[in-house]
Amino acid sequence: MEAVIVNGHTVRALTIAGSDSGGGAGIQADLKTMHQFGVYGMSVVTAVTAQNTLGVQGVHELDAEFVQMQMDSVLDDIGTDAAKTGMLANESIIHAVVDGLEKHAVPYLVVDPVMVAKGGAPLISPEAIDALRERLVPRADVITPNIPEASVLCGHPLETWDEYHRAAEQLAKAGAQTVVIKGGHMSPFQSTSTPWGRNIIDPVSVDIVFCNGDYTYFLTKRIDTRKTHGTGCTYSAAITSMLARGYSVLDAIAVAKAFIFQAIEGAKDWDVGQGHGPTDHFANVPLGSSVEPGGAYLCDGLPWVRLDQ
Ligand SMILES: Nc1ncnc2c1ncn2[C@@H]1O[C@H](COP(=O)(O)OP(=O)(O)OP(=O)(O)O)[C@@H](O)[C@H]1O
Ligand SMILES: Cc1ncc(CO)c(N)n1
Repeated sequence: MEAVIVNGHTVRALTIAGSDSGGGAGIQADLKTMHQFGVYGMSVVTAVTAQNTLGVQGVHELDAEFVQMQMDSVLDDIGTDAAKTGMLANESIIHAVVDGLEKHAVPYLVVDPVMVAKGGAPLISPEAIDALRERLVPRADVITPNIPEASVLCGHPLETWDEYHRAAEQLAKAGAQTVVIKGGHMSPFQSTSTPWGRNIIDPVSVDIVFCNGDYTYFLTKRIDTRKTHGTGCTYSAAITSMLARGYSVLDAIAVAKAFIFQAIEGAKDWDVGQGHGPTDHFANVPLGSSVEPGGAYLCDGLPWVRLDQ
């Protein structure tokens, strides 16, 4: 992939996240994804984890002042067309990041409210959740919680389609422009009877997108694999890259959905590590056709197939 140039400028994207020594999630997944999308990737590291596909063996959080210094270094000089946040570790880092975002005008912000790693290790302190909700959610152009993260942010468990929809509306009311409730943790049972009026027999992975008062749905076949380490990081980095390239929010999410599907599919037979293996960041970037708000789209491959008509 060559560097994408838009209006004579090299497209840039910034990730503010934790380092995953195993290379499948965090900063490493984000930079690999941005590269694959032809976007010049930069990083502000919040924490360093000793991590592999089996779990998180250790976490070293950086000082909030040093996080702020990295943001100033990158944004005073290079600037960015879009940014994303991932693991933010603690309350003082969240405040430093939001202060930095307010100081430097960042055109788009994607917030992946990372809370726990696949193996269950916490990646944020419980005291930091309020700061996440009160300071970062209102600044998000796009927020991408999985089901457990959306439950924590909304303060109650989420199990039904109706509850997923109400949660998206609650986060939008809290100030997020677009809310993506990711389907990786939904049970296949809930995918059999759908809000767009068609039943699905095979298990699918559905992402619910609430944007400007409309619900749009993106889905793919659910892949039977435990190699899903860093799926959320990869997906939000793909959305960030597409926004940096100038695509609309819905088009960006559709392409990211197709990319993460191919990335999970592509690494199904990899032998990287003994636990939750990483996804294939070498996957194809399927630049798709335009998406209309309110539709339900199958993003397994090009062109997207509209399912609600
Ligand atoms: N088995 C699967 N098959 C197809 N798509 C999947 C599968 N698992 C997750 N996805 C998709 O991957 C994307 C990330 O969702 P997921 O809910 O797994 O994020 P996450 O829990 O935040 O990931 P992580 O914590 O590992 O970074 C979503 O688009 C989701 O629908
Ligand atoms: C550093 C880091 N960020 C995010 C995740 C979530 O996948 C992880 N496992 N590690």
